[in-house]
Amino acid sequence: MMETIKVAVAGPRGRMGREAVSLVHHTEHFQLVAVIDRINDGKDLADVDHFSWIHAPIYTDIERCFRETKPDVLIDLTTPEAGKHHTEIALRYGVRPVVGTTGFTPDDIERLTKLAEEKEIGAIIAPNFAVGAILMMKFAQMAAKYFTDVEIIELHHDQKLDAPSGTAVKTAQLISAVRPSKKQGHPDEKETLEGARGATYDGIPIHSVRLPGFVAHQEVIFGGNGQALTIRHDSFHRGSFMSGVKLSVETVMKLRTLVYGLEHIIE
Ligand SMILES: NC(=O)c1ccc[n+]([C@@H]2O[C@H](COP(=O)([O-])OP(=O)(O)OC[C@H]3O[C@@H](n4cnc5c(N)ncnc54)[C@H](O)[C@@H]3O)[C@@H](O)[C@H]2O)c1
Ligand SMILES: O=C(O)C1=N[C@H](C(=O)O)CCC1
Repeated sequence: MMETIKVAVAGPRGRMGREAVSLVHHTEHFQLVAVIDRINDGKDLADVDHFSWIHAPIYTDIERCFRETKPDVLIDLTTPEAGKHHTEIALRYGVRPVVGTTGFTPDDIERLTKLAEEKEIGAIIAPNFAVGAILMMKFAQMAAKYFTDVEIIELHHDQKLDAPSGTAVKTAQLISAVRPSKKQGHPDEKETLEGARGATYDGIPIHSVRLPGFVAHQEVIFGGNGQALTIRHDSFHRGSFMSGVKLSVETVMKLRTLVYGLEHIIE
């Protein structure tokens, strides 16, 4: 029998948080010991809309939550500011963070990696939990060895706070690790409308689309001599992320360092 993993979820009323609460509740070897929210301190989750059948104490103070409920793992699905704060507190309290929240900078990742190392505790920061998105990123990295010119178009719902998406940044990082830095396009090109060529990461243009009706989508487009290769992934609903969240909670229990990106876990 698998040992029970005690889990706290931060951001339980959010689009992803609701799915994660349900996942933890329905997974036999997971136990939902608490949720961390901005409101409803001291209430039972079952008294909050959407959760009539799931019981867990609600805390607005993360440190009190950790002291009183002693979770093994924190799943964070909040905002960039809250996510960074929660991750740091979790590491300091010996609670393993599984972070889906995006908007972390390379400096944030470096600082948290050092803290995890210092505390000798596992942590996972995953810009995307969907297995198809991980494959898209891996395929893009493979393709970048053969096609050095590439642009990324990411498309998300219009309630998303951060741009570019964490997935787009991660994809650009994976590509830039295997191709020499270069400036793409014409050396003399000029934007007649600012932003027309998108943001750039190590010379790779990233374009962000925000529209109602979308969930999470990305195209990585490579151009070569007389040919193009497009690698596309679509998440049509947030259930697509949950097998990655489950795997991350199980895996983080065995880690002693911070892992940034599920591509290091899904071999
Ligand atoms: N890694 C992935 O696969 C993946 C997939 C989808 C979304 N995301 C990311 O997850 C995050 C959440 O996305 P969402 O669509 O669920 O957003 P959302 O706005 O629906 O939910 C965020 C929730 O966090 C809560 N929150 C904000 N500050 C808080 C705090 N200090 N303490 C506790 N709760 C707090 C908000 O009240 C809200 O309910 C975003 O950063 C998004 O980019 C990641
Ligand atoms: O809905 C979001 O917000 C998503 N954010 C992640 C990102 O920024 O890459 C992953 C997909 C959904």
